[in-house]
Amino acid sequence: MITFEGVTKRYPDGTVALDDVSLECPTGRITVFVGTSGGGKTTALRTINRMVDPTAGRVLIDGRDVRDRKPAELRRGIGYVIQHAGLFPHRTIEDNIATVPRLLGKKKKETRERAHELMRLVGLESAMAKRYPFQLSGGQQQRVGVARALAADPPIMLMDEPFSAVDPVVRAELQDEFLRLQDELHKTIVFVTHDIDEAIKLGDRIAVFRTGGELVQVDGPQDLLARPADDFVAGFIGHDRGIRRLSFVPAAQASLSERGILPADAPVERARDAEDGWTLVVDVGGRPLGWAAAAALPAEGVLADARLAPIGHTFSVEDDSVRAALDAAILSPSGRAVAVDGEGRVLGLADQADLSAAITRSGTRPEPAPAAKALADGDGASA
Ligand SMILES: Nc1ncnc2c1ncn2[C@@H]1O[C@H](COP(=O)(O)OP(=O)(O)OP(=O)(O)O)[C@@H](O)[C@H]1O
Repeated sequence: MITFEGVTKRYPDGTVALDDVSLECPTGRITVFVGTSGGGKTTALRTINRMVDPTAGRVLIDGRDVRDRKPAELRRGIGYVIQHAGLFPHRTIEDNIATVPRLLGKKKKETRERAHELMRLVGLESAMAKRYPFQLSGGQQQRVGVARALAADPPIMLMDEPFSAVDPVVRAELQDEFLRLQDELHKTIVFVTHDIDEAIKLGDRIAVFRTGGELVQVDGPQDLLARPADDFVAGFIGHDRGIRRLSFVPAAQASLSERGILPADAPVERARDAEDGWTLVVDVGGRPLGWAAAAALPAEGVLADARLAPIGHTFSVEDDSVRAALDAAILSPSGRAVAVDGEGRVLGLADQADLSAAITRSGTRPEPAPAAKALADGDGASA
């Protein structure tokens, strides 16, 4: 556990970068520092490895004040990843990754093997080991940065905007792989970003900082979205926080209908009177083939002969959220989302009303205000 106790940092020019910050970053979890530019996130991060010493207050790791430890010894147990990876340009990828183990006196053969193992872990091909950083893409360089920080197997990782310098697609990939890696490694991670989406996706806990070094709120992502502490946090999260919260409602909450699904060998007649004009056609294995429009069916034959509209994307009942299901429903020609199992077989269909009911059941929708509730319950007239 990393503990901030009343930490203040005032620079000699009078700038207050951190103002009496108290906070806990639990062991084995990801704590994200997010907030406005100049809010003190980087300063807070750097007090952990003593790149910055506080003016007042203390930072403790597992109960021990970091100032009681020599910076070099302290940093051996703390990996550090920064934007643009910060790689040594004249060293190969392998040598970059092996930097800290070599400093610790490990043998060349051992560090080389470890470097290759780490490259595999972060999704880099071994063939890249002999390249130099300029011969890698931005996303690959960030992976090397993560591998280098992991090289000495530190229990703590500090990550300062590590994925900010890459395009959105690569960034999403790096985030997914980072989460997969953390599932395996269980490091204590402090992660700085100015991107609230990244914070919500990655953080077990999110600490929101405001200019002037004020810590405004610390909460889990769901609580942050449900109960922003004040207008600043609400504004920072954005007006679409309702939609974002649906990412935390499992799609398994939605009830599914089996109506409107027919096999490809069914006669077209059976789809002619489809309730809303659409029938989902599935193959013999139960996998979706496409949507048949009642208005555009051939005069005779089986559904396999009909021209089918594409499915778009399906949603997985096991892994997806109601947000993904809603997205699939909105993009589906029939307005219904196709639910599949782990093998891609159709389990049923969910329309927007089914998903709306799931949202209500999940408790994500706020309770109506008391007056509105009385009316909804039919008590309004007697009140
Ligand atoms: N060495 C320094 N001397 C004076 N002021 C500094 C110094 N380092 C940082 N600051 C100031 O401290 C405040 C907090 O900076 P910090 O870098 O921690 O913010 P941040 O939240 O990480 O910002 P950003 O998202 O823009 O990186 C800013 O006003 C910054 O200008």
